[in-house]
Amino acid sequence: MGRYVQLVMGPAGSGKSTYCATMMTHCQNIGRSVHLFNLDPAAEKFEYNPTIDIRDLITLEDVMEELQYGPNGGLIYCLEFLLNNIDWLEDELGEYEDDYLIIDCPGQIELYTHFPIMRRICECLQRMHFRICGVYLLESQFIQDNSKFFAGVMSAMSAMVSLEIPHINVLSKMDLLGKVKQRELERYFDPDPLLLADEANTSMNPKFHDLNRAIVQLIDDYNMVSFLPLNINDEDSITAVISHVDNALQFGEDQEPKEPKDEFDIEYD
Ligand SMILES: Nc1nc2c(ncn2[C@@H]2O[C@H](COP(=O)(O)OP(=O)(O)OP(=O)(O)O)[C@@H](O)[C@H]2O)c(=O)[nH]1
Repeated sequence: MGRYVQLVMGPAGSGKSTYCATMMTHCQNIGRSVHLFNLDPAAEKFEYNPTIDIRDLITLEDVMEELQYGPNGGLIYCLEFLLNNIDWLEDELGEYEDDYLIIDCPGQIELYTHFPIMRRICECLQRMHFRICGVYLLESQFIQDNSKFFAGVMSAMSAMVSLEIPHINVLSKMDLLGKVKQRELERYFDPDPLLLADEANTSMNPKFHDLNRAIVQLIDDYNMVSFLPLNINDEDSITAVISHVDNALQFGEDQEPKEPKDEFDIEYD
C-alpha cells in the first residue's frame, strides 16, 4: 500500500465540500481507511469532521482581526503560514500510513494559478511520499454556453499546469440538470474541437473568431476537454470518478512513488 491524496480544487461554490463528503461516504462504504483534511482556513462546517484541519493551526478570522487583512490577503497569509510551519503538517500527517486523504481546498483560484502556494504544498506532500491526484471541479452550469466553458477549461488547465500532478476534471452538480439538458451536454464530454470553435463563433463578434480557434486548439492539444460528469445521487457516476482517480494514483499498486521533480529540472523542447 502507500499514501494517497485527492486534492479537491475548483472555484468557490463548485461543490468541493459536497464532493469530499460524497467521497468520504463512498470510500467508507467500500472499506477504505479515509480521512478528510481541511485546507480552508475560512471553512465553517463539514458533514464529516476533518481529521486534519488547518484551522487548528490558523484561522482566517483571527488573521483578519489581528492583522487587519482582507479576506483574500488573509487567506494567502494563512497558507504561507502553513508552509512556514510545515513541521506542524508533517506531525499531523506522520500518523497516516496506508491511508487515503481527501483534501478540501479553498476556492480562490489565484492559489492555483498565480501563487506557487498549492504547488509548494504538493511538493511537501510528495516529499512525505504521498501520491497526489488533483480533482478539479467545475459546475455543470459552466458548460451551458461556450464562452463560460472556455473560461472553466482554462482555469482547470491553469491549475494542471501550475501543479504538475495527475489531474482529473469533474463536472459537478449534474443532478441540477434535467435529463434533456444532460443529453445536450454530452457533446461537451468529449467534444469535436472544430464544432466547438464553429459554435462559439456563430454567436460572437468576428474579432474573436481567431482567438476562439486558438483556444480550442490549445484545449485540444492538451487533451483537457474531458470532464467526468458527477451526479451525487447516482452511485455509478461516483464509482466512475473514483476509479479514474485510483488509476491516476495507481492506487494499491506496490511501487515507490516517483520523487518530486526539482523545481528547475524542467526540460523544454
Ligand atoms: N444540487 C446539488 N447541489 C450541490 C451539489 N454540490 C454542491 N451543491 C450545493 O452548492 C453549494 C456549494 O457547495 P459546496 O460543497 O459548499 O461548494 P464548495 O466548492 O465547497 O464551496 P466553497 O468552499 O465556498 O468554495 C451548496 O449550497 C451545496 O449544497 C450537487 O452535486 N448537487
